Amino acid sequence: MGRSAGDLGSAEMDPVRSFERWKKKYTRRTKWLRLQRKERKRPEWQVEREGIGRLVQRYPEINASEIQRFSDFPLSKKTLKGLQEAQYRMVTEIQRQTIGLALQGKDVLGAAKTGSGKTLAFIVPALELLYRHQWTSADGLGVLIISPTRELAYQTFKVLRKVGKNHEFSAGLIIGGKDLKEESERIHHINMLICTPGRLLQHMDETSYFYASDLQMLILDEADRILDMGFADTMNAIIENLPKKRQTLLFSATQTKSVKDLARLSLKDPEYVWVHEKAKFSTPATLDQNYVVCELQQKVNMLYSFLRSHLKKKSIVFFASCKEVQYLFRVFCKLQPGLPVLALHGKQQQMKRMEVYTCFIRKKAAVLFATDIAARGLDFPAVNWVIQFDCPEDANTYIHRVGRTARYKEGGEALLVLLPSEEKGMVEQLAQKKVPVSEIKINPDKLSDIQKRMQAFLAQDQELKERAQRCFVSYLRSVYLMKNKEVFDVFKLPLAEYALSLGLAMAPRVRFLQKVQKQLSAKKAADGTDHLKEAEQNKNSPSSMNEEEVEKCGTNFSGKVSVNKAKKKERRKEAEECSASSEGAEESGESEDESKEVSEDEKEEKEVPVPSRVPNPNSVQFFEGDDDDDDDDDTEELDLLTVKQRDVFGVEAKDNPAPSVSKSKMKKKTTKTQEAKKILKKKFKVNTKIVFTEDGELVQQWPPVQKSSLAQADEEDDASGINLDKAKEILREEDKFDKEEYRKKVKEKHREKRLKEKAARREARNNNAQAEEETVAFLAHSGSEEEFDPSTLPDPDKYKDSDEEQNSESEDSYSELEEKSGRKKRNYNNSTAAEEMPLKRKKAKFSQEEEPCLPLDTGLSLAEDEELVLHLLNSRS
Ligand SMILES: Nc1ncnc2c1ncn2[C@@H]1O[C@H](COP(=O)(O)OP(=O)(O)OP(=O)(O)O)[C@@H](O)[C@H]1O
Repeated sequence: MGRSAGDLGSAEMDPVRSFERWKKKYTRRTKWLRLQRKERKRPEWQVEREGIGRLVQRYPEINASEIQRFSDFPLSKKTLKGLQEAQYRMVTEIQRQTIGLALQGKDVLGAAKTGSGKTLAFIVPALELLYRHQWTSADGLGVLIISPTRELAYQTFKVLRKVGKNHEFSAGLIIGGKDLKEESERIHHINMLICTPGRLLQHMDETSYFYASDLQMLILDEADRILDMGFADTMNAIIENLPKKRQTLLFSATQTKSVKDLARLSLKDPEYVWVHEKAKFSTPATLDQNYVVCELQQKVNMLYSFLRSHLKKKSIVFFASCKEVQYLFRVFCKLQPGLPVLALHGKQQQMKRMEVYTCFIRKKAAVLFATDIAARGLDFPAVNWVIQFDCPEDANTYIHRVGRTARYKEGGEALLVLLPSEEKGMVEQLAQKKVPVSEIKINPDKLSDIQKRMQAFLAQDQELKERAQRCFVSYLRSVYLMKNKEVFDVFKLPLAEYALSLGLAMAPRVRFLQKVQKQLSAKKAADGTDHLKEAEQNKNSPSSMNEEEVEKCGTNFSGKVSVNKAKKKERRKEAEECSASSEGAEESGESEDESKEVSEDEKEEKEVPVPSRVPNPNSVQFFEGDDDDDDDDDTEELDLLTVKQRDVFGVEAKDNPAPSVSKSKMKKKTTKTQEAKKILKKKFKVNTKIVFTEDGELVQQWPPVQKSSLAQADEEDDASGINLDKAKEILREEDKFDKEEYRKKVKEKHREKRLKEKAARREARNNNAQAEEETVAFLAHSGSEEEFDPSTLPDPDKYKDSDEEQNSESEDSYSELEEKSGRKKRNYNNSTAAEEMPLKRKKAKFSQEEEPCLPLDTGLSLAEDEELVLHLLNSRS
C-alpha cells in the first residue's frame, strides 16, 4: 500500500511523463478548437447534414437484440435530449423491435399489448424522418398521424410535443369540434399533423391550400379500428389524396391482418412485428381479470355497491351507449356514491370532453362513466379498475377496454359484468383470444338496492325520466345491433325488470318497431309466403350477420309478426291505458348524426299510427307516446325483439285478433269541427295564455289586457250602445298603447340580442385563443413539460399578426398582447433572430401604450374615487 503510493508519487513527479501527458492534452484541445473554428465557418445546416449522414450510415447496422436504451439507436441529439428530458431511457419491447425497422425506411405493422409503449415506437421514427430530411415549416406536411378518437389524438400530440420539443418543425392537432376556418388558416404551416379521420377529410375537401403531396410518412394509431368498417369510406377517400410513395406505420394492440386492408394502404413488403404473439396471454401480465354473472335488473345496484366499496380508487366504467352514460351519470351524481363521478361520451361538446379528460387525469380517486370512445389508447395514469358494465362487442374491444389499467409495468384490475345469456359465448371468445378471466360471485348481502331512490328521482324530474327511457331503448338497441348473436340475445332480456331497475315505473315503448312491423306485414301480404319457418331458421343461424342479413332476418320474422298481430287489440287497449296514466314517454333521438333519419321516421310515423306492443300484459307495460326517435336504423332488429317478446310471454294469436292498421287510423281520425266542439264543451278559452309566478301571482296575459282609461270607461258604460266616434278613439288610443308596448318589446329584444352577441364574441375570442394555443406547436422550445403551458405555444402566423396588430381594436389587442407575452416566453429559448424581431417591436409598442393607461392611485376608497370623478366631470361640464 505504502509502496504503491510511493510509486504513484514518483510518477507524478516525473517531469518527462507529465510533459508528455500535457502535450497529448494540448494537441487534442488544439485539434478540437481547429475543428470547431472550421465548423463555425460552415453553415449550420451543412454541419447538421454531415451529422445526419453519419447517423444514416449506422442505420443498416441496427441490431434490435442489442438495443437496451434509446441512445443505442442512431438517433439525433435533439430526439435523444427530448426523450431523456421526458424520462424515457430504456426501450420497451415494441420500441426495440420497430424503431430500427422504421428508421431503415420500412413499412411496419406493429402489435403489442396495451400500455406497452407503441406511441413512442412511431413518434421517434417520425421525428427522425423529418430531421433526416432537414424539414422546415416551408416544406409543408411531412408526417400524418391518424387516431380514431379526439382524445387519443390529443394525447399523442402531447407526447409528440414533449419528445420533439428540441426539433424545429411544427406539429398540429386537427380534430373535430373546433372552428374549421381557424384550423384552415394554420394547417398549411404544419409539418406533423395529428388528426381524426373525419376532420382530416373535411380539410382535404374544403381547405383549398391543404396539400399532402409531399407526405413522407403515414401513421395509423389503432390501425385495426381505423381500417374497420366504421371509417372505411373516410379512409379510402383520405388515402386517395395521399402520395403512394411514402412510408406507412400501423400500430395497435389488436393488429389487422387483413390483406385487403394492407392492399388499401399500398404497403410495400411490410415488416410484421407481433411482440406478444407467442406470449401466453394477450393482456398485460400485471392485470387481474374477473367476471361476474349478473341479472340485467341487478346491474345498476351492483355498480353502485361496487363504487361504494371502492371510494379511494380510480375506475373507468364502460357502457354500450351514450344515452346510458348520460342517464346513469346523472343518477349517480344524485345518488352521491362518495367519490367524484365523471362522464365521457361522443355526444358531449368538444370543450366538455377535453375538460372531463384532463379532470380525470388529475383525479386520484374518481369514477369515469364512458362509452368506447375511451376504450382505445388513452393513457390515464393510475387507473385501478376497469369495469365493463355492458358486455363488449368482441374480445378485441374487451382487450382495449381493460388496457386502460395495468399500463407500463403498473398493476390493475378488470371486472366484466355479463348477463347469464352472455356468459358462455363471451367467455369462449375471450379464451380464444388468450385472455385469462375467472368468475367471481357477487355477495348478495353486500348489494345495495337503489331502485326506490331512483324512482323517487324520476318522479321529481321529468327530464331525468325521459333520459331513463332513452337509456332503456338505447341499451336494447345496442344489444340488438351487436353482430354476435350467440352472445347478444335481446330476446332473453327481462325488459320489465330492467325498466324498473332504471327507476322507471313501466317499460318505454319502442315506437319505431311498429313502423317496421307495418313494413313487415305489408311485405308479408305482398309475397304471402310462410316466413315463420325461415324466421326460426334465422334465429338459430350462427352469429355474425352483415347488414343485408339483418334485413333479411327482419323480413323473415314478418310471418311471426302477422301471427302475433292477434294480440294487437288487447295491447292497444293497454297502451291507451298507459298513456292515460300520463306515463307518456318518448324514445327521443338526440343524435345529431341521425337527425335526418329521425325526421324521415317522424314523417312515416305520422302516416301510420302503429299499435304498441306488450310482451306480457302482467309484467311489462308499454305506453303510447309521441316519438321522435333516432333509432330507425334498428327497425328490423327491434321488430324482431317484439316478436320474441311475444314468444317469451306466450301470447297466442288466435285469442286476440288484431285490429287492422286502417281501422286504427279511422278510430283516431276526428274532424276539425269535432275538435272545436269538444273544446267549446270544455269551455276552454282559445288563444289565451296566462302565466303565474311561483307565488301564484299573474304576471302576463295574452292577449294583453286593455290599459286605456277610455276603454275601461267604455266597458263600464255598457248600456249606451255603440258609439262609433268613441270606438274609433278607443281604437286609436289602444293602437298608441300597443305601439308603445311593441317598441318596448323590440328594444328589450335588441338589448338581449346585443348582450348575447357580446357574450358570444367574448367566448369565441377566449375559445379561439385557447384553441390556437392548444393545437399548434413549434416543437423547438424548452421549459417544463409536466404541465402544458399554452402560453409557450407560438403562433405560426406571427408575422402576419404583427402587421395586422397595428389596426386591431383595443379589446383584441388585449388578447393579442397576452398571446405575445406567451410567444416571447417561448422565443426566449429560441435563438432565431427572425422570430425575435417582430416580438421586440410588439414589446416596445406594448410598453408605449401601456403606460398612459396605468390606473391613477388616489389613495381613496372606490366610492370616494367615484365621487371624485363625478365631481370632476360636473365641474368640467
Ligand atoms: N420507454 C419507455 N420508458 C418508460 N415509460 C414508457 C416508455 N414507453 C412508454 N412508456 C409509458 O408507458 C405508458 C403506455 O404507453 P403508450 O400509451 O404508448 O402505450 P400503448 O402501447 O400505445 O397503449 P395502447 O395499446 O393502450 O394504446 C405511457 O404512460 C408511457 O409514458
